[in-house]
Amino acid sequence: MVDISTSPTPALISSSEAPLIKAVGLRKVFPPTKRGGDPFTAVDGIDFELRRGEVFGFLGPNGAGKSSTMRMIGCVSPMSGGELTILGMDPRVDSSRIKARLGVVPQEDSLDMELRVRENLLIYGRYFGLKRAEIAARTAELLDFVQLSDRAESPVEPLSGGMKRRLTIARSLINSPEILILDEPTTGLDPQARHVVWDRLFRLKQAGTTLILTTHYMDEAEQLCDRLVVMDHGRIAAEGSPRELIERYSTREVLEIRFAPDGEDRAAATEALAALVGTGERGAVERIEELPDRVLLYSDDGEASLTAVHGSGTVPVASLVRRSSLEDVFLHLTGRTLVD
Ligand SMILES: Nc1ncnc2c1ncn2[C@@H]1O[C@H](COP(=O)(O)OP(=O)(O)OP(=O)(O)O)[C@@H](O)[C@H]1O
Repeated sequence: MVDISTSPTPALISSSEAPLIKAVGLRKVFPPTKRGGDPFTAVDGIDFELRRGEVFGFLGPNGAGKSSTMRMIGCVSPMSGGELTILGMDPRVDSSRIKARLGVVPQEDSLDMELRVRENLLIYGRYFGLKRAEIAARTAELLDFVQLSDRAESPVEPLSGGMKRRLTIARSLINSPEILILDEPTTGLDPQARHVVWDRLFRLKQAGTTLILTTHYMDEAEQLCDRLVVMDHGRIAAEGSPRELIERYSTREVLEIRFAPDGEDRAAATEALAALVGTGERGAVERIEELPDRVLLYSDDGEASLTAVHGSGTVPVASLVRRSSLEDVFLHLTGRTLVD
């Protein structure tokens, strides 16, 4: 089994230990383009801490500022303001020393297509100044870990998207980094490939690897992250464990109902449903969100809410009771869905 642990004390999260990353009021402002316009603030003064052994996520829609934040942490994009400390160092003066101790999986794979699978890792290991024997051993272990040993001598170009992403993950681990940064590691992959990558990330988590990642997949964020921030328009809207966020910003259950496009009068239905809010009865609805294709009713007992909906004379064509998720948290905090 490959030693994929990046932490000297795997899975040990000590609040007394200094955080591996600390950001206070971190900002990224892009200058106006040559054609003019105003400077654009992509990251607008955010605070967060990453502790050893944890998986920390940035959840948010496209354009929220997640990649800009990851690129500042990866020391490939200069910060515009605030404070950022990575492994006790300042990226403005110590970027090379910081980079040597990080692993980075960028949003776009940047593999060398001219080289074979194994060579991609060997070259990267040399870049970090590792000894040849050490690189060879580590390469074999990592190819095994990402299930690419049988493709070691293949060129990179014909690999599937999922294989390329796994190779990028293997490459990011060649220097046994103390922090692994992943920017949307599963975006653009088909469901099966996504599952395989996700499974590898779970194994890294189990081995005590410190991960900081971005995603707009709520299920990934919910199951993988110990803590996460919800990011929107360059700001942090909320921070906590997935469970804490759901408890704080949503109800236990959600009743989703849909109407026939040309059936129920939506205005009348909306009025009838609104009357169910805060009635104090069992199944009482705490909050309603109207989306173009469905209405979401938040309560602690979805089945009882459905009975109340039927009692109100509203006739949905379909209904579904489910537990609240981070999507509901996001909707509550921003008024939008993550895929908007
Ligand atoms: N080099 C740049 N110059 C100007 N604006 C930029 C630049 N890079 C990013 N932006 C803008 O900054 C905002 C935040 O982008 P960023 O890539 O950080 O968001 P994101 O949350 O990672 O979204 P995505 O999932 O699309 O990558 C976006 O509006 C984007 O258009």
